[in-house]
Amino acid sequence: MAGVLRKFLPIQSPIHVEKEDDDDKIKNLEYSFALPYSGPLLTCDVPQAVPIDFRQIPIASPAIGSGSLLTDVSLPVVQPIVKSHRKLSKKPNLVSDRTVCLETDGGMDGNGMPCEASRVDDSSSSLCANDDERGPKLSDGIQSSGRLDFFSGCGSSGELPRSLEVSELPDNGSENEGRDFYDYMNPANYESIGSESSHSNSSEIFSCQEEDHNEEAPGHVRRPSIVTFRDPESNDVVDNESDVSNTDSSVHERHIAVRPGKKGTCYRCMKGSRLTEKEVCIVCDAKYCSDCVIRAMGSMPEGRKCVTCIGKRIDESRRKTLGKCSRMLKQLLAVVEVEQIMRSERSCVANQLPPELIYVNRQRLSKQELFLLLTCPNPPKKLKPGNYWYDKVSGLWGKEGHKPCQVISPQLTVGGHIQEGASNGNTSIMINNRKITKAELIMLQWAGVKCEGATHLWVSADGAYQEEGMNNIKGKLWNKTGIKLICAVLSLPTPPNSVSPSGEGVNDVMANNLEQKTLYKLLLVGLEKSGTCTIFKQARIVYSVPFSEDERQSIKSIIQCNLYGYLGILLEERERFEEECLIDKRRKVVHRHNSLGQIDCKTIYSIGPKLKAFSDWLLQVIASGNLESMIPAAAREYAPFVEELWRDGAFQATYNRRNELELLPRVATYFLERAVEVARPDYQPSDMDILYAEGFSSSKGLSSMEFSFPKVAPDFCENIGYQHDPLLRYQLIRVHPTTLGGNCKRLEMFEDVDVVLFCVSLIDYDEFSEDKNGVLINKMIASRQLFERTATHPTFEEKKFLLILNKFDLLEEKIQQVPLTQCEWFDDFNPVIGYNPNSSSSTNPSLARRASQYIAVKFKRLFRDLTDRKLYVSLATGLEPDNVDEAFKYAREVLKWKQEELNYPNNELSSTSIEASSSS
Ligand SMILES: Nc1nc2c(ncn2[C@@H]2O[C@H](COP(=O)(O)OP(=O)(O)OP(=O)(O)O)[C@@H](O)[C@H]2O)c(=O)[nH]1
Ligand SMILES: [Mg+2]
Repeated sequence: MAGVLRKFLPIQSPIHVEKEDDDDKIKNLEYSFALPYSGPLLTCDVPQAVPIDFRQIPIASPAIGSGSLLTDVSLPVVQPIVKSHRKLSKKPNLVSDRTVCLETDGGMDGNGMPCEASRVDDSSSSLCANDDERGPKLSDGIQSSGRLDFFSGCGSSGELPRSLEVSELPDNGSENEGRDFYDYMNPANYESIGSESSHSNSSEIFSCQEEDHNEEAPGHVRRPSIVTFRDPESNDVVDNESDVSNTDSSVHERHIAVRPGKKGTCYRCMKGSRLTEKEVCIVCDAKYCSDCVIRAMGSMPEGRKCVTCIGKRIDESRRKTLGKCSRMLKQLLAVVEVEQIMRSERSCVANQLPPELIYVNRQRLSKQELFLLLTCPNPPKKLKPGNYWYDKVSGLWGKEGHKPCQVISPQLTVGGHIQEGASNGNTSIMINNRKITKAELIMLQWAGVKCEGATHLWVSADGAYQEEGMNNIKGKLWNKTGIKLICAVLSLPTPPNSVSPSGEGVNDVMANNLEQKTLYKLLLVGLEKSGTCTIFKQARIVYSVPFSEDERQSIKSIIQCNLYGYLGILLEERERFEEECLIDKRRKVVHRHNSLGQIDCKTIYSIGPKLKAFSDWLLQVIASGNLESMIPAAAREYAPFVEELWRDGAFQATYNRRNELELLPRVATYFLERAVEVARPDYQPSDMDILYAEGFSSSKGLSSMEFSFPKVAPDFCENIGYQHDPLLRYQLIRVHPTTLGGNCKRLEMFEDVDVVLFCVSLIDYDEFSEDKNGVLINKMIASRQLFERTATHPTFEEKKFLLILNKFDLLEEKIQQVPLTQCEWFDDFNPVIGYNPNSSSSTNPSLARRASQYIAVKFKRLFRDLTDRKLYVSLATGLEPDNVDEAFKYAREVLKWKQEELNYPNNELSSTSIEASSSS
């Protein structure tokens, strides 16, 4: 029987023995059955086997020693009681040759494995015989404090593991959410808390162990037993270059994991590629695939950290991601688990900002000050270690050497006194003892604040400003019309609840979101009527940036005014047609009777007295230039006249000849067809109406909106390796050329744009406009001049330029009638177009396409000559949503390449791909 049993039952050695002894022992082991006791009644106590909780067994504390200790296996170590069912015989490696020791006081098992799976006791292993089979689960549980716990419900999903239950989470439980932070920051608890928690975490982690000899945590040292050693001489400790450059670097060293495998592979299993989804350790940046993440990070008591990184400070560049769960964790874990981990990640002590790394007005913060700063009604957003300046009077807050980035609560007693050069301003204007930056000066000028000579302004928190020494408040900065928009354009902050005057053209999300460089900025500029406004509106529709109620109301007035304007043009032309008709009639009578006889004065263009009166009134209002002020109020009164007019035969006869009317814009037809509806007082403009509406512009010729591209799967054919990040935000600023001032001086206010989108109307080549001296100039030449001034403006020396050749649909029509050579700049355009009805348009491009390619090359050469840089070109019809989307996606690509160029300055590949995908 014993022999049979030996065959079926695995031998498990309770203690570690040398390999060669194992076989002999196994051979000699005998099995026997325990039978129920049936002997006489016992009077004495039978000794009972008491289960041992091995967590209670004292174990060795970590020793900090020199690197040489690591290899000294002869050191006495306390052997732990180990889990008995795994391969115990293999001698542990001391240091993996594949891995690099970065900081070795973390919780590693005897083989370099993070110890998340180590404390699986016999009971749990019997429930989950095979860890690998059941897949990664939090059930290998480490308690939130870093202690391990058993998860009896292994394999069950959706249930909160015991190790995650609130009652068992003294540090990070949901009922304690934020408590860690408050305890940590609370001045009363300074001594008691400090970094104790992280110590306890890591020391408890030391007690972990596990025996998966085949697995190791790459980037972390293998630990021979439960005792690990710190290697202070390790060269693998990498100092982080961070914002904290002049802060005390001794305070904090950052540790970066070294990837054991090839680029893009998982740090643990070394499988996968760049495209494999991975979770990143917020301390050491190690990246794990979905198969390894739970094993490497355990129950994540402090969020997404390798088990060895628990208790350590996070990589500050990852602070903004704290508490923001990745898709991978959501897929791997139950909702409650994810929520708990994210809560812990945000609130645990180890992840809080260290006050000693934050300087305000050149003074290091104390814990009280940091507490005050973070708990004030309007704290700095996404604060991270670094040097800041703070104007206590106005609440303006910024990074040392930079313009303000936020208006926080005023009058906080934090940091030292503000320095004159805190924001590195180079103007002669001071605000509250600080020399302001150029952007702030432009903002003041736009807001109408007088800034002459060396003005010193005092600005209070509510924006009230006065000149130094004059007890006289001149106005309130934050109440000025258009201030929010201009601040958004200049990347300057406004107070969180400042009023937004209507029609400023800036969505609120953006105004509140002006973190330093969190947005990519696109500047859209072009000659009058080139279509910038249409493209801006189209982008709002395509990227779902809704028009506010105020905007819709003002657009409604504009559309109704425009309608009356179109009607006025038609009515004026009707008079001319009527006149022509009467002259013709008279001529015929004279011709027939050879004398001036009586003629019938009625023609097909004649209208009745009622409509005539309306027509006279309207033409008079237009002539006096009062249309815009009259119509909104008179719309209700005159709506019935519009209806009557539209049904009138004479008006329809005029309308039918609209193609002869040069003054009537093409877009008029769109609204005239619906004149009756548009004239009604209850008319509500649709998005399409807004798109077609002429004259929609925002205050001071500036419009701004923030958007992001919709979350779509990357197009692998188009862009191998490109992953669209839906979190990337873009700010589109449209500026009217008349706002730029002489020599485009005001372009300087766009110093932080990333890409300039220059819009050219393709049909301008035969059109003329007056320049500022009243001289007629070809509009394409005028466009070229504006382009030259923009491209060579010092502000844009390093900027990327994308040329949008707009109105392609209109070019297709026009080029059939008017040759491109009408414009002197294009006099060598001489396309040879072979007519082959069977050939596709790609092999035989249309005349319009050839013309637009030719124009693109002209601009590219010009740009190259002017700047020695590459110009990107996109062809578009602004009224087509897809076209506009394409143009902006191209701008996004250009931005991406710009980034790559910065990372890899000599990247030839990127420039070739630019050429290849350029639409021109
Ligand atoms: N058919 C067609 N019309 C366009 C296109 N782009 C713009 N338009 C029309 O051209 C006219 C001028 O376009 P806007 O977008 O107002 O031009 P702008 O650059 O804002 O010029 P300003 O009015 O001076 O601000 C409008 O009537 C538009 O509807 C286009 O691609 N195709
Ligand atoms: Mg316009």
